[in-house]
Amino acid sequence: MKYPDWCPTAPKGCDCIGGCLDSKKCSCMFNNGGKIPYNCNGAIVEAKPLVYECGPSCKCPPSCYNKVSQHGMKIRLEIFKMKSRGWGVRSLTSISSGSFICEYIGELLEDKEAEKRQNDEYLFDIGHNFSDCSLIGGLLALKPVVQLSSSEVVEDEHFTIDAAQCGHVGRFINHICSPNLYAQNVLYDHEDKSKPHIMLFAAENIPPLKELTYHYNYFVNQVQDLNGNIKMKSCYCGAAECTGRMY
Ligand SMILES: C[S@@+](CC[C@H](N)C(=O)[O-])C[C@H]1O[C@@H](n2cnc3c(N)ncnc32)[C@H](O)[C@@H]1O
Repeated sequence: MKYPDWCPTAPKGCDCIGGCLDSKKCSCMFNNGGKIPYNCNGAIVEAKPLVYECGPSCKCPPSCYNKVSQHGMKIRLEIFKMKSRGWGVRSLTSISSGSFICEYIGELLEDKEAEKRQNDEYLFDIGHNFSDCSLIGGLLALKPVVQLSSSEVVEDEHFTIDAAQCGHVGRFINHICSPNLYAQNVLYDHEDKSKPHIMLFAAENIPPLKELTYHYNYFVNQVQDLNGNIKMKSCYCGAAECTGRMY
């Protein structure tokens, strides 16, 4: 990630020298509502508004089962070209439900700055609560089960990641109205809830070479330009539930 002039506050971290197996003693597990976000295979168990991974300030080892997405991509991905949606991404191998795919990496901008960008193709609004179950696709177990407490409510400043100039494979993942991935907010190296890492996870079992997609979470007639005019973008995902408009 490319951060602007901003000095993140490192979290205090947990004191679990021998690992975080005792979820009652681990402060990171406490932040996760006392539940372990990942299973022993590193698959996310359920979608949450925010996942707190153990991080560099924690005393647990790098092998801690609560450090998953920060270790980076494990699945071999391929970028391929389509007629309707430009470049897209697929996996060369099958993917099991809950697997970490990749982070949406780019330049972190204040929303006001992002609105001025000429190229809006690679903007991703962040820091919003994960509350729409329809984004989750087929992974029924991955439903948001935790209501945000007042201390978890995201502050009133909004940020956007722009992957146009600085990014990686995540910038090529397309929108589909019935997606097979979802975007999970994750914190591990700082405590600022308005600037979570955006980690993409599989929402269902995905066969090899099937396009990987997530819902961009736009609403029709709710995207405006700097002059307040409503912007429109056609959706070519071809899903049965698609209205033909991304926004
Ligand atoms: C983050 S980029 C995805 C990669 C892009 N296809 C490319 O070639 O670089 C987002 C852009 O891809 C295109 N796109 C993604 N999903 C689409 C869809 N369902 N229908 C039409 N265009 C789509 C739009 O132009 C959108 O602004």
